[in-house]
Amino acid sequence: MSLIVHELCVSIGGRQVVSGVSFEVSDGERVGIIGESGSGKSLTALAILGLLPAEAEVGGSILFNGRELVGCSDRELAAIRGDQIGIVFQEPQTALSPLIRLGKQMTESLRIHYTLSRTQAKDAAVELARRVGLPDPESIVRSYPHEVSGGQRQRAAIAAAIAAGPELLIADEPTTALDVTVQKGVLELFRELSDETGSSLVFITHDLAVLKQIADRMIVLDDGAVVESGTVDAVLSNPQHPSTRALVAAALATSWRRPAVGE
Ligand SMILES: Nc1ncnc2c1ncn2[C@@H]1O[C@H](COP(=O)(O)OP(=O)(O)OP(=O)(O)O)[C@@H](O)[C@H]1O
Repeated sequence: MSLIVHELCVSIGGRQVVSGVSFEVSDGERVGIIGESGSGKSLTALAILGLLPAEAEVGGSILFNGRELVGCSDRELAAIRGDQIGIVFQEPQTALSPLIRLGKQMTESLRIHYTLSRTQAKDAAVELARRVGLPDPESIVRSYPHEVSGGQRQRAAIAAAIAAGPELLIADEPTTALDVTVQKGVLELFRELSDETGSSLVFITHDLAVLKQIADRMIVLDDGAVVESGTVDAVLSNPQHPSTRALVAAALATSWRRPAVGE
């Protein structure tokens, strides 16, 4: 797997919101994209996935396994999504249909790309549920999204994203809607899955504590541009740009506990 984003620009309504973003992701690598709200993280991900709003204008290049994605037709991009590039969004509630059983949704991309009998599809759903750590896989695949917890819904959405064995998974704030303990388990799941399958991960977050748990390398976006990048250790041991320093300060403030009176 190789992803080379070069001088990516996105304009919407005449306003440039992503300005010359360049980065690379190689085989098995986990890259975190971090930045303040509005810095262009989601639009960068959506550009790779070919899911930008219709009115967006895109410039630059996105090479996925040597193939140029900028300018590909919607049909070509739809074929790549799900099969070669998996997606996990922040809110599983919106990614999952409320009226379809989890097992069927988890195996959707498999059923699009392969011909499966009813029994094969059911077995695949149970196996996927097991892989993403859902409890009681045999019965949970028959549940509807509202019948399970938020963390379990996100695990089901991750199962759906990995079902067809994509080489690259793009996750946009996938743990932001979850509480901290559930968040930890879901982050561990992302690590396990990429270790097991060797797939690469682009992980978008505004939270440095989350990024540190998941990424090998990081890219800091500010106002639509990359302002700093490198291994997580290198960037965080010597943050250069004011945006990176602000993220480090925010993470420190969150982890700092004011002593209770009398302590
Ligand atoms: N559909 C749209 N139409 C017009 N402007 C948009 C649209 N989507 C995003 N933008 C603008 O583009 C900029 C970058 O947005 P983007 O969603 O990529 O930021 P982000 O870093 O992902 O922020 P957040 O963490 O809040 O999701 C923002 O200024 C946003 O207002």
